[in-house]
Amino acid sequence: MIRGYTTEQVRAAERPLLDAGRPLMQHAARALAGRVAEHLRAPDEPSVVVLAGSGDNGGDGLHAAALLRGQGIAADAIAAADGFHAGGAEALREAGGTLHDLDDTDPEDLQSRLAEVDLVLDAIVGIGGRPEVPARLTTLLEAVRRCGVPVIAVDVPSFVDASTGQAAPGALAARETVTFGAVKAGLLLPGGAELAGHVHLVDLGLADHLPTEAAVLRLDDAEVTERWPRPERDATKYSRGVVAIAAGSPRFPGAAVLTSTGAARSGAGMVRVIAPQSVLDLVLHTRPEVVGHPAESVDPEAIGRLHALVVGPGLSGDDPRTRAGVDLLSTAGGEGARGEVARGVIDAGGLDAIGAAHRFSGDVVLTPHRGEADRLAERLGIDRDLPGSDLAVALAAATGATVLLKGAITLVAPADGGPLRTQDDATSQLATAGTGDVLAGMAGTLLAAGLAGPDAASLAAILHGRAGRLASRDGMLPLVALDVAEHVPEALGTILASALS
Ligand SMILES: NC(=O)C1=CN([C@@H]2O[C@H](COP(=O)(O)OP(=O)(O)OC[C@H]3O[C@@H](n4cnc5c(N)ncnc54)[C@H](O)[C@@H]3O)[C@@H](O)[C@H]2O)[C@@H](O)CC1
Ligand SMILES: Nc1ncnc2c1ncn2[C@@H]1O[C@H](COP(=O)(O)OP(=O)(O)O)[C@@H](O)[C@H]1O
Ligand SMILES: [K+]
Repeated sequence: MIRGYTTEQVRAAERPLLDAGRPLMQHAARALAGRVAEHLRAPDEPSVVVLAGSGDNGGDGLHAAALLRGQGIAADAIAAADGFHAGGAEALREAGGTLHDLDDTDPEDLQSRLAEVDLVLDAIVGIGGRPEVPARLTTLLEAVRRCGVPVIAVDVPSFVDASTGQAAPGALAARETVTFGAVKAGLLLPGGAELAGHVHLVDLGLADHLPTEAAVLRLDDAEVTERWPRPERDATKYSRGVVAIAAGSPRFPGAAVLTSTGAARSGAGMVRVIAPQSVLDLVLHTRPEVVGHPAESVDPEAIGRLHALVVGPGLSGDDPRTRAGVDLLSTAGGEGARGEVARGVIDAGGLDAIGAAHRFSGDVVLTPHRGEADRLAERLGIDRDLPGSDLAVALAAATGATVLLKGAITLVAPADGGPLRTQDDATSQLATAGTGDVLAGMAGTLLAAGLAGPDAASLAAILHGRAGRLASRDGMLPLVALDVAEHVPEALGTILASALS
């Protein structure tokens, strides 16, 4: 599990250490220099340029540059602010380095200097930074981008809000972010996460001073290994969990195949599909293990035992199955709301059937992409222009459900106000029709097995992303939605095997 903390939480945790006179900056700079030296192992005469701001982030960069010079690495700096960190600048000068003034540097000289260096250290602003690039720095940042030199971000990529991830247009993308004391929440959230590259955490001894509850969480292999359901020795298909799927229509029959395959491949004890006979014929042709229930004559008794219901893929918002399914999952509101099935997934057309009167439990997972989330927000009177992380949290609070907001980074907002989860396991090859249906089926199986809403949503997102990566050879090759479902067992096997070795 990776825990992400806000700027406020990090500053509060640093305070007692600073008050006790702990030299945190020296410690940070030493670790940073060490990490930079590792990146520079190959070149003969390595050289580094530090873009140094006026605050402590600049101080970290300048001190690291001084230490690098001590190791025979040509490190110099450009003052990317009106002032500079006095202690850092002095250390660099004493080590024989130069702090260039940006205003005195000819743009062409700058470009040719940057073209010669092996690495740029982005130490303009850290956790004190606002997400806007000052006009006088745009040429500098553009020049760095143009010459393609790798960037290491110091603490956070400059001009990214370390708490929210909000990033200024024009902020530099890093190959790696060397972050101090604690992972900043903004490095795990959309915006910051795309710019941070690999996040390398430097331990500054803050652990005892950080709050017990982080702002955001990222679950990883350890949580998958611990929480992914495995059948007991005396398991039956019923004890593993029966997932019922109301999906697929004459217009979108394939959605039922994709959802049921996602569910079956994730280890459901039984998958039931409720759909028109023509859709069932297609499903049973590809997935003979599915138990079909014709929607034309659906009899609740005949459906028998079910532990979770997935409603919506390939359905319109006003399909009778959609309305009945959403009402069944709702504990309040909706016509005939019975709340008999307290767990399940509402996806696609199902989301369009949710109104202000509906209320769900946290074991109901809503799985909107951004467009669906915006429409739902509008109906519930929530500002649709909120950043994704705030929107997911607001939707969870308004509906009582767990909200899984799909995208390049998938966010999972628990309804109880617990930390937002942010999963970054996917590949953009997943941006293809039908992959969301597979995800809905996967989450349905995990709910049917008894996982709580937030865990079912997070684990489904992780495995969906990993299966997509396997199916596309780490994003190199195109995939189709069914490939994702078919690769779930192998993706899970890889995670479990590495945990056991
Ligand atoms: N506080 C601590 O204990 C430690 C802090 N460290 C470093 O200190 C950093 C925080 O330092 P500071 O608090 O001095 O803040 P920063 O160095 O992040 O930024 C400070 C300055 O940048 C200016 N600024 C902010 N946004 C700007 C923008 N968009 N355009 C132009 N100027 C902008 C601010 O007005 C301020 O003067 C951390 O990120 C980390 O790198 C480390 O040395 C480790 C220990
Ligand atoms: N650029 C991207 N990078 C990583 N994953 C993505 C990207 N775009 C989409 N995805 C993932 O692909 C899936 C798409 O789901 P969705 O939009 O519901 O598609 P559909 O409705 O066609 O099934 C989601 O799991 C989403 O997180
Ligand atoms: K920085």
